[in-house]
Amino acid sequence: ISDVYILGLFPMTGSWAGGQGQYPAIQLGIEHINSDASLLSDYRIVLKPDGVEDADTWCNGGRGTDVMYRELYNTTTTKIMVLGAGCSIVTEPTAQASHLWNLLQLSYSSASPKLSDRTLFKKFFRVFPPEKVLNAVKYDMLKYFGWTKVGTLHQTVDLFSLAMADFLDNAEENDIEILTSESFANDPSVQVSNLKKQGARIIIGNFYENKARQVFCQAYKEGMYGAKYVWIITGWYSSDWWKQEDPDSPIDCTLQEMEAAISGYFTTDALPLSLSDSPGVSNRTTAQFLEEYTAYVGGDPESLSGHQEAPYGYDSVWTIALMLQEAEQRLQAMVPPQSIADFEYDNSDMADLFFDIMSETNFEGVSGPVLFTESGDRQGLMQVEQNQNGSEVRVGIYDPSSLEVNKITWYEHPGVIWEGGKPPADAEQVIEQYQTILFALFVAMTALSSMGIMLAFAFLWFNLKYRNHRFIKMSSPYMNNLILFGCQLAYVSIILSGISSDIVSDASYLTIHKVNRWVLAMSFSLSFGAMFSKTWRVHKIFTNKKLEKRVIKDIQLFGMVGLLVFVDMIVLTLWDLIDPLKIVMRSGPHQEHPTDSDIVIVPVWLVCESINTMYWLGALYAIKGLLLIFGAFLAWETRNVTVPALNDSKYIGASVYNVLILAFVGVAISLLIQQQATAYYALMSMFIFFATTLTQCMVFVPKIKSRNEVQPSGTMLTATWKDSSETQKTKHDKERKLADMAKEIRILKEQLSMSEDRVRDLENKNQHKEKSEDEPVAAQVHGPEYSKTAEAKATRSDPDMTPGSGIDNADENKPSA
Ligand SMILES: NCCCC(=O)O
Repeated sequence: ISDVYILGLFPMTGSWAGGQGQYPAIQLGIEHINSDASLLSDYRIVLKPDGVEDADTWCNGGRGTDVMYRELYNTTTTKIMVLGAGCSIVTEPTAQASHLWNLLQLSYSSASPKLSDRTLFKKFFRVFPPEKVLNAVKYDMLKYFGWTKVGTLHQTVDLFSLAMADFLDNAEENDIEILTSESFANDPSVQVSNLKKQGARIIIGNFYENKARQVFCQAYKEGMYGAKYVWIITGWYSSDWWKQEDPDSPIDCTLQEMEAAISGYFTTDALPLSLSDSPGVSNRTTAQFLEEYTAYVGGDPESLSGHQEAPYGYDSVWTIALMLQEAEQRLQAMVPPQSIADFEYDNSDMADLFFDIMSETNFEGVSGPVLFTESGDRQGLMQVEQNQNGSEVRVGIYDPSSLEVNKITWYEHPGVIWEGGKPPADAEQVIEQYQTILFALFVAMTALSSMGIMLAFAFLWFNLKYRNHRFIKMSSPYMNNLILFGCQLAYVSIILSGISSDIVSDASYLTIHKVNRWVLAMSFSLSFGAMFSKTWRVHKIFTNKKLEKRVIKDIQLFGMVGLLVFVDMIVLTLWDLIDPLKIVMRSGPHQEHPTDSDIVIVPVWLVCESINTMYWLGALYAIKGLLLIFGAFLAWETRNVTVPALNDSKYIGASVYNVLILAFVGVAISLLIQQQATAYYALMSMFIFFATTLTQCMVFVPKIKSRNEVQPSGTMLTATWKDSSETQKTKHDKERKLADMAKEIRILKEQLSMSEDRVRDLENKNQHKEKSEDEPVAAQVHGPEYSKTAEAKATRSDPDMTPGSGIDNADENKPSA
């Protein structure tokens, strides 16, 4: 009996340690063959290298190649075939080289689609189907459950990349939409997150089991498990793969977290067992083989990685034996007769013979019918399994030869278990919830704004009616009118912003929005421009320390306001011409449906914006901000002017403060609630309403209250300017002088009152006398001198009565202090 040496390569450790389950199955097969008198009776098959440790490839290409080269170069025994490897990343480099020694190579489990390339792997066969044939199973599965949208995730090694490329290539013709296709080399965390971001719920995964642990740990962290998610992964991992550890691919999830994450996943895989009850070529049924295998490994194959594929290992060694048996017969029939024992590494004829015979392989193995395609791939049945309570349970069989449209036969017992009671939807059903302004709020704000407009009209009426009253006259009535007009525009803007996109056409909505921008900008420039220009005039007069005559006419103030309006017009016109507004649909963060986990609600709303809205708004805000700062400065500077009718500074200061606070708070809060149209409108419109109403009330209410107060001329004369650099002493002096003056005023008032009483008495008497004598009296009583003095007094006590001059005349009476 001669020994026939087979070079075996086994992954006992590493990314996939399937050699643990395969090695004993192959040893068992060799024992059965060597003890079978009808098979290779003159030979004994011997597996090399001796001992599984030396045969361990670590599932690593470099190590696997080293194992093979050591056996080929450093030993005296001639190997007749290579059996293996298990991991495709080892099989690929070794099968690319082994044919150079005229060696056939047969893998018991490698699945890389790349190995189907005959030009690279000239003498390679495998009893395990390539990973990409499982894509057909996946398509049928997706169709069966009505899933048309999937995300994919794969590790970037040929085994998975090529299988996934094939899946993606054929997705469209199978009516599958790929939401996203992610790949990773080492850490899959980012890619898992991306799957979630893209809304993938049905995920096709292709990766080794050490990476699978990282994937599912991240899936747990992302919440991508449970009733809403379905993972369809590779089916040849070891049992309880999620419980194992790999220092090279660590995870930071607890076992409980991993169990939650992996619950319910599906696998697709080659069916590793024959469905036939009849004994195959080995004279054993599959059940008998499994029994013997279990006994051979000591009773617990479950603990061995790759144990599910043991039938492939067993059948692979039978494939070699049957091929050698046939080859021996053909070689013996040659002239002169040859033998497989004559094989040398340079014997290409014998290698070709082996190749031809191997290509014709066709027998019933314990893993089902064994036959190869032209590219050396195994054909056979496939299965779908589901992880149910921690165990992979077969739930369907795929038969490629079936004539049915859907070639999967689904088991009823055990059937598929759905955590949510039904297959989840393949994507969130997105319901767009249009954010519109509550009509009742719009009506309420329109009513409030109308009241504001009416109030402005009331102030306007007051302003016109009392325009010749010195208290109003001194406060620049024309500027007051502008303030009121600005406030009215602000109220109009509240109404315009409340016109929601659901009550007008898109075109009208855009137009209203464009107009509203102008209205709001003008409202600000008119009201605050007018207020600040008035204050500027007061500031000019009272900072005039040389006490020279200073004439600032209303027309100059109009000019200032006009300049502000002109700047607004330039910015807004350029904006409209260069970067016109468009309607854009915005959406907010997804919200869960209260009752259906497959539905998400997305708030959407329309906004009018242009490409550079931020810059245009920034320009307008900068202009308005500067105006406010300037106004605040003027109000501060004129805070000590003590002519109430002349100076609104404390009210203007309050208005600026009020507007600034409301604007800052309003903008900050509005950014948070922008997607809630009603809340946003309520907040913004209330802020504008309050700012506007407070402003106009602060400017006009004091005037209304003071309209009946008659100010003595002394008030005018005692208007003071307090320089901030005054010393305390000067301040006290002035206060004392002011007190003295106040006393003097009181005395003068009393004298005036007495004089007026006397005049009235005399007039009464005079009237009485005229009636009786019909003669002029006044001149006789007071004389021409008195009349002139009274006239002069009237003019002095009310110096601004000359229409249009306002402050000009007041200015003739220089500040006395
Ligand atoms: N059946 C396990 C496949 C492993 C691999 O091809 O690397």
